[in-house]
Amino acid sequence: MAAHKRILLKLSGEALMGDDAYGINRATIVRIVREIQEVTQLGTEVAVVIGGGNIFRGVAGGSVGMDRATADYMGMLATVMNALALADTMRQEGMTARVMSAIGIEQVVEPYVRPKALQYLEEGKVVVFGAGTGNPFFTTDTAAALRGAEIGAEIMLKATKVDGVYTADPKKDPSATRYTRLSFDEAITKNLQVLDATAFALCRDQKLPIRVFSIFKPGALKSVVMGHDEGTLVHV
Ligand SMILES: Nc1ncnc2c1ncn2[C@@H]1O[C@H](COP(=O)(O)OP(=O)(O)O)[C@@H](O)[C@H]1O
Ligand SMILES: O=c1ccn([C@@H]2O[C@H](COP(=O)(O)OP(=O)(O)O)[C@@H](O)[C@H]2O)c(=O)[nH]1
Repeated sequence: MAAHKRILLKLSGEALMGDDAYGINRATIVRIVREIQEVTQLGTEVAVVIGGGNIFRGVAGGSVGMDRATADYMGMLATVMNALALADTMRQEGMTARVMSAIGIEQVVEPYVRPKALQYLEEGKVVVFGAGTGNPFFTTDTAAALRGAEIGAEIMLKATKVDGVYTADPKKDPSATRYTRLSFDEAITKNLQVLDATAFALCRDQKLPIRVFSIFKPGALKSVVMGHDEGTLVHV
């Protein structure tokens, strides 16, 4: 039995790369989609916010010297590409998905309209939110917090490269240890970088718990949705 009726899943763009250096790895996206499908089969309504870091990041190498806002709009467009790839893979796997964009590109995808998104979820369709918040200087983690709160998700699930929140960045500090759970206040005051402070603050204010877990661990998503103690829970 699923522990959650409606979830907001934040998928990192880099999760789609698999072992590639860039872009979308076919086997990886199929694996992720099948894991999402398993969760929908438990009866859980799933909304996804997808990142764009596998293609373009506003603050990364390719954007050196660029106007930050322009680079961020490019990053948002990258998330739309990922959203289209994800929804199309879902279609191939027999699921019904809808992409909604936070920036107007109507010829490509429909715009984000909250009641429409709620309707799709109630119909059992997976909704994939592209273009982040639609604003530069934000991240897709913040978009996940925002959309999660808007659609009344019970929890935000951050599927990422690390298997939880650590006392320090585990990629830089091998002695860092993983929390099983911690409060938003702790995450913010200790400046833990696994999510940006804006996303943490929004989730705290809206009382939207976050579970951080590894995208690389097969079955982890289902385990989280079943309410198991996977990764790290960040709570009020
Ligand atoms: N305290 C911490 N606990 C866990 N991960 C951390 C921490 N501080 C920094 N990180 C780093 O945060 C990264 C996840 O954040 P980010 O790169 O924004 O992921 P995503 O692309 O999934 O949004 C991890 O790869 C990890 O190296
Ligand atoms: O609300 C948003 C969400 C994303 N971005 C841009 O889109 C890029 C890709 O998103 P993100 O880095 O969050 O992707 P992820 O790390 O999850 O792959 C960011 O670097 C930003 O440049 C933005 O400007 N506003």
